Amino acid sequence: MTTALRTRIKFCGMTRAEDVAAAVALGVDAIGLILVPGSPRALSLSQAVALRASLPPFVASVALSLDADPADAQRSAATLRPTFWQFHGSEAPEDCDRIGLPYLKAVPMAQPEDAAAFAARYRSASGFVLDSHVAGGQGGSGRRFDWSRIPADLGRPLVLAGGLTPDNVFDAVCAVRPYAVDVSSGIESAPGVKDGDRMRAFVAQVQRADAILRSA
Ligand SMILES: O=C(O)c1ccccc1N[C@@H]1O[C@H](COP(=O)(O)O)[C@@H](O)[C@H]1O
Repeated sequence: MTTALRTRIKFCGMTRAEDVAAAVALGVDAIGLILVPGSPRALSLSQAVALRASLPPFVASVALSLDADPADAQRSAATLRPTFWQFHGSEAPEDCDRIGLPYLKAVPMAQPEDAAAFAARYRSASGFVLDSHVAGGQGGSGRRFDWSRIPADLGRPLVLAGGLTPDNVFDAVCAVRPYAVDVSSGIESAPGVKDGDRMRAFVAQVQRADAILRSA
């Protein structure tokens, strides 16, 4: 796979219009909208629609569900029309296909599963979000996993998630060289409330890593 000249950035778990505007101003590539009941970052469908509608062109929206009823997820997708759907649970590949949108599949890295075999099951996924959760467990935990367990090439874009912060994302990008990084709790001042300084610092650290990798 070709090495990208810059690492894409997704800010997940957006709940407030002002945080979305700040993320857009910082140049992030995507925002995540969580449709998982019980998450401190959960949105109603109408709240998600409003945040998605506030995005300018060329900033992607990613709606996230976890073991939702497939028919419910399809209805939500038809209303929300995000750029991507992210399946964060134990959804079967056939149910992911039924969403009718390009999708990302989260890979639970908390357990010793062969991530490459997992990737082979989800042949139509646009990319894989490697997170620190157990299968069927929630993300947004702020926990890291052992990056040395990441396979060399999953054959599709790798999105690194799980416990990323402004303090460790430089090392993460240099060590893993992911296609994208995905962060939720690491840029918050409280669950669901993004922090402007932490968002800015996170982007700056990714850009610093990219500049070093480009010059190497
Ligand atoms: O953020 C959540 O509340 C959440 C709930 C249910 C499933 C996934 C969730 N978030 C995803 O988990 C990763 C990692 O989060 P963190 O950076 O460790 O806090 C995040 O990028 C979301 O994609």
